[in-house]
Amino acid sequence: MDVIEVRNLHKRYRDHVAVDDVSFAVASGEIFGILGPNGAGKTTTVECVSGLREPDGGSVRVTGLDPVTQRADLRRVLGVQLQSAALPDKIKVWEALDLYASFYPDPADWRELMDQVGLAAKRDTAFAKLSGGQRQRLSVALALVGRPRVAVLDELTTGLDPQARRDSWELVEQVRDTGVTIVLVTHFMEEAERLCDRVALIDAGRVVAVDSPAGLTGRVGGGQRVRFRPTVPFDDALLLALPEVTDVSRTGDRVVVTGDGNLAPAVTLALAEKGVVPDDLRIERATLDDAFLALTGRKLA
Ligand SMILES: Nc1ncnc2c1ncn2[C@@H]1O[C@H](COP(=O)(O)OP(=O)(O)OP(=O)(O)O)[C@@H](O)[C@H]1O
Repeated sequence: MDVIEVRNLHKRYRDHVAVDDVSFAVASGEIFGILGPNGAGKTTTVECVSGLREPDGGSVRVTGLDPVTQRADLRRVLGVQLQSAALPDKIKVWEALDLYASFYPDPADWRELMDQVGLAAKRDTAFAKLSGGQRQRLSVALALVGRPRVAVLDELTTGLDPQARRDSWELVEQVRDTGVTIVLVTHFMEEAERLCDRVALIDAGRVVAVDSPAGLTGRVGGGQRVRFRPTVPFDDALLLALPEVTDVSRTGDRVVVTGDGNLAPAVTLALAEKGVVPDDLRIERATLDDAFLALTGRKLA
């Protein structure tokens, strides 16, 4: 069942088109990523989904609700953590949670949420004294305090160090395991690869592709590369004859073989038959960045 349906969304700021034509559907229980470079229109898209901006064209439904005309109902099913959400400097962690809980008729137990996001020890700490990661975790807790069915998390891990980022990823997975559908806006391909069941690649206000991370990287021709140093010389034709291989190139004493399918086993077997040992063998797979480049001609970062 789809909990979010976005059809031909269009949004302008004066004469600047931020979202040109965006369509996607998010299924119940999935982590759905919206991935694209800066300025692609990701935030504007989720702001329209969250009822914070009114689309100029197209339609948005969240659990069947129109975010513009049914905003009050939407607040009961959708929680949102926005980029750089600011709280008053002096508000304590528990006070912020208690305040947000008071906005909802049937809020979650904020003490449990505070534990879940790992902020119990920071209960009495003022917002201004929290680290970047702690602020992000507080904002996730605030997005969840109304027991939403859908949580929108925008650039959750931007500005965090690698450890805090990994902790946030675990938190997102825990939230999904409680049955919440998650829309995750990001411009980090590792984050999308690691967390998302499906990803919409967005560029210049348009959806380039929607698929699983593996499905997206699988669209890149020659999606795998095998690099090695051969112990004895061999003829490229040996590998080019394999159905898995699309290209063989050499830089210095290294050979780079590009291809698909069971590339590495096919290459090593063919080499072994000729008595060639592939020293220092490395296998590289296409990333979402490669997929974005193949689909748009531009890099993500
Ligand atoms: N309030 C606004 N007024 C005018 N232009 C805006 C406004 N908000 C965003 N834009 C412009 O609309 C385009 C899309 O912005 P948006 O924030 O949706 O992109 P994004 O993909 O989320 O980028 P980022 O990752 O940098 O936030 C950008 O060109 C941006 O400069």
